Amino acid sequence: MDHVIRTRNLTKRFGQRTAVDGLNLDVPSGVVLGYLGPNGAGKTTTVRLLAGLVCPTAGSAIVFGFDAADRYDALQRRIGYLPGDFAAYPELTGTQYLDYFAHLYGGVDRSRIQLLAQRFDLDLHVRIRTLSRGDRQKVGIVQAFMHDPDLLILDEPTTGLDPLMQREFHDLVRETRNAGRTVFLSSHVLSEVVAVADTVAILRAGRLVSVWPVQALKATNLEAPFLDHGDHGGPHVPQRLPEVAVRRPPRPDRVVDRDRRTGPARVCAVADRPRQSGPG
Ligand SMILES: Nc1ncnc2c1ncn2[C@@H]1O[C@H](COP(=O)(O)OP(=O)(O)OP(=O)(O)O)[C@@H](O)[C@H]1O
Repeated sequence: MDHVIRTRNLTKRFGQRTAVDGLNLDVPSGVVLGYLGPNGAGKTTTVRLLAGLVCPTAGSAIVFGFDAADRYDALQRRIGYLPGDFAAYPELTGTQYLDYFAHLYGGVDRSRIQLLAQRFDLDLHVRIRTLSRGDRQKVGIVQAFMHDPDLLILDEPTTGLDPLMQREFHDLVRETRNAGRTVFLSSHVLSEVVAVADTVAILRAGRLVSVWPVQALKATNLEAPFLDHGDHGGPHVPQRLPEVAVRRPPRPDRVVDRDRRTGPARVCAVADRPRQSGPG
């Protein structure tokens, strides 16, 4: 099967804290993968590893056959990335900001930008600092989708959007998938993931708990939130459901352990990039 994303033993530590712990995950092309987990589970860190914005401590994230940490430049045009804390340049208008990124992408069809803006009822002629939080998020959404990338990596994409705009966004994700693109969407909201995803990967404390076809989740008729907000935190996995596609740890001979190869002080092509690059 053609996999857009392959992670092997993907691990990111910040000092003593392990944010992502030995992640083995394959995402085939043309699917929406919902990446579900409670606060602090490691979703944003995974997203940033996949986008090539941080360097793994161990293991690898392979995207379109390239190591995401080493080949950021090769992947940039093919990926649409929406960070969880999208912060655009406040003194620029939406048009100026998007033009800058269009230039980085090697050119973008302006009519597509206009269509996306209209769709989300977004005025691109005003300075970003004057926009509401939700409207700023829409600028981020347009930026992620405007170059029609093969892979969308979206971190909590509906943050700040009202219900109408959330629905519009979900429609856009479905259309994107139907056009053969792949979407990696992180969320802590079960209903959102169920609404748009084909497959749900559940993360807890940096570890992949399980991977489910969304139909299996729907079939359980789980009305209550899937995420358990109890003392032990983290998503509760209903054991009676069949677990699918959980990868076994890869065979040692098939994994390049970068830390073993280059030592703990591995230098990758990106020295943990800033959260948002842009003009200035
Ligand atoms: N730059 C950093 N330095 C130190 N610790 C970090 C850093 N980034 C993340 N962490 C830690 O890694 C863990 C995972 O954080 P991460 O932001 O990936 O989780 P998350 O699932 O996206 O959470 P949320 O839903 O709250 O955004 C947390 O314990 C967090 O404190």
